[in-house]
Amino acid sequence: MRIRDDKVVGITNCNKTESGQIITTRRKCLNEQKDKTISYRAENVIGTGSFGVGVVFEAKCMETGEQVAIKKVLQDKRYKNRELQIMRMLEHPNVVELKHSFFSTTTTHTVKELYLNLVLEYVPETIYRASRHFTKMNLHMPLIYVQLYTYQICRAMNYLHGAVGVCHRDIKPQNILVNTITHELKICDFGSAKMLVPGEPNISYICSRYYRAPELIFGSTEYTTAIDMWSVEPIFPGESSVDQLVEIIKILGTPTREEIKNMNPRYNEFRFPQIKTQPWHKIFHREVTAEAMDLASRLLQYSPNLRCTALEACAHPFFDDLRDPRACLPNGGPLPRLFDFTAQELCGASVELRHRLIPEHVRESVGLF
Ligand SMILES: Nc1ncnc2c1ncn2[C@@H]1O[C@H](COP(=O)(O)OP(=O)(O)OP(=O)(O)O)[C@@H](O)[C@H]1O
Repeated sequence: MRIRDDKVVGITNCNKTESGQIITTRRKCLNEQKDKTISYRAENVIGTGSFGVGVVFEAKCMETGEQVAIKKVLQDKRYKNRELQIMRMLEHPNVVELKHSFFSTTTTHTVKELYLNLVLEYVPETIYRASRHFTKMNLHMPLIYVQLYTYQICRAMNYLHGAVGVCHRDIKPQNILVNTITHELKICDFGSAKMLVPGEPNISYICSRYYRAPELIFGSTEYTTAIDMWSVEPIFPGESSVDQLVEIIKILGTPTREEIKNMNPRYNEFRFPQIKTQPWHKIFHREVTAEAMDLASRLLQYSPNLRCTALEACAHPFFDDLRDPRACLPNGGPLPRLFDFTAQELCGASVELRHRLIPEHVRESVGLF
């Protein structure tokens, strides 16, 4: 965990984020006497927030030529921005890097509004678009990519949950960035993320449909980081919360009283149609391997306390192909960094688990034994 050394200084006046517009701001660095001027040239818009309060645009840093993404969000002057507070603590190969942040103002019809700008490393694709590319061609994503992406999501979740104590609360393909050349993956959008404190309630109306853990659908306010692990395996389509639950029940069967208690001890409505559990091989298409189904079944557990943790997921046999010393990308290129775990990431892991996680051929370079 780290606290970034740059401080937000000054407020930049910029009314629009139009292509070609230059945004000039200042940055204070701890080991330098004077503030540095940094200018960004806005390029195209790459995302608009669903609540209409933000925009993400591609930009180029004029001083370094570096490509960045700037997420500009309306800032309520009464509060600190939680997304910024959390992002400043994060440093991991599978989490998008916050390079810098600054405030700017916009004046529309004499109303002056304050915006927070998060300057992020730019990653060209999302898992959403990458998987749509295969679906459009009537193809399944090749297994090696499914393994690489799922593994890196789990590694990021282990870092967030275990090392930092943050729950992302909006894991979905649109918030998972991927470089389709190196196949490095980065989690973005910490706009819903929160440090969960045991015993303190949290809102249950978070996380996007399809990816919502059943305890959220049951209205739990005492959920854990296990909600993110459910979202890693999103296979249930549904139009509303109720539909979503019906889809889940159709596959996992009706939850038992014990499972309902584990999801939300305050929930006392037990009238559900009695549906039997479906065997996993009937749910997935023929090419899905036994290991993949086993991992899915461990993630899609009603009881959050029985759901696989992120580190257990990383060690799962589904990822053994990645740990093979001969493993490489389909074009023969090297795999992205997968095993350079820090002591923080492996905190609490047994020697046996460490051995599973760090394959023998890289053990010397990692040195955590
Ligand atoms: N660092 C980045 N590099 C490239 N694209 C990015 C980056 N960060 C975000 N994006 C793109 O912008 C989109 C929106 O980003 P983000 O989810 O952080 O914003 P948001 O306002 O929270 O959006 P929403 O409300 O839809 O979740 C992402 O889905 C992604 O396509």
